[in-house]
Amino acid sequence: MAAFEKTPGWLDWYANPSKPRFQVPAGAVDAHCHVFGPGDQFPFAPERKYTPCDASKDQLFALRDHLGFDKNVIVQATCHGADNRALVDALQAADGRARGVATVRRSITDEELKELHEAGVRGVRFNFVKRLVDFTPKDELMEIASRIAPLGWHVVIYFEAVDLPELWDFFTSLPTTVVVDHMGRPDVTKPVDGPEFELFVKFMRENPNVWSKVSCPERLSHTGPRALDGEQNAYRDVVPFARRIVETFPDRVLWGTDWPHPNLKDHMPDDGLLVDFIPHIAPTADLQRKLLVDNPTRLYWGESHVA
Ligand SMILES: O=C(O)c1cc(C(=O)O)oc(=O)c1
Repeated sequence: MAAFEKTPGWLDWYANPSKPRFQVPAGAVDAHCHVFGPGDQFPFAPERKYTPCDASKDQLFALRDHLGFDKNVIVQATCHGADNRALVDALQAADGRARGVATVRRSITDEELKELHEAGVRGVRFNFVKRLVDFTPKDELMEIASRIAPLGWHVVIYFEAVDLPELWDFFTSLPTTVVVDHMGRPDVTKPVDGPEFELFVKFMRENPNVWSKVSCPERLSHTGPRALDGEQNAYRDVVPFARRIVETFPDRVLWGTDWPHPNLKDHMPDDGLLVDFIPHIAPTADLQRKLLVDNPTRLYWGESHVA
């Protein structure tokens, strides 16, 4: 029996993903994915807002190989709070083929930061999505950012598009590279050249240290179609948003599966078909190589700042 009871209605990840038709370039990185537990080995955090199914490192590595990726960037999921043990365990088992983004509190010691670095952590995640986390004061986040900056780490931020104006000053004062999860969650029912998405484009244009993950069409899409049953044109309503970011900022974009897709309520995508989404948003081989190989390799496997 599982150690934890899943949140009612929880959808498990898609068990037998198709083989993608799109072949990712050699050295491709899935730059946004998670591990969940397993709960009996790595308990979920008491402060979590959801209880997921298990999604182990071995299952993640099997997916990586099946989809044709070379490496992973594993992002600490909110269900594990600031307990990074499952993440570190996965990084240590990955034989140099995974890097991590952790969640830390201001109480973390320099020694603990060094251990995370040695395990392969290269960033911290600040989450502003209210359904996922309780509020953390900005002075605490800024203190963490200034402590991780000398390590050469970056800050990953997750927020909803409507909250960008209020968070702007904080984000633009961060002293590191800043990576936005899932394009800042645009409302794709609004125009791609409307004021809301223009603000996000301006955020990236005016701040050359800001990168974006062009991930999660399955979360952002309203009209689909879903990445199921061999669909080769999934989530068409998200394409103009992601493509605009890829074409405007080709050297500052990352892509990830978001496996095992926490909190999806209406369907669970076939991850093979999610890979087939990539050429719609990065239509040339040059853009694909930057998105999948050059950018993540530079950010996560570049020069290390800790001896
Ligand atoms: O939108 C979400 O529910 C979500 C949750 C988490 C997490 O719980 O860490 O991570 C994500 O990338 C997305």
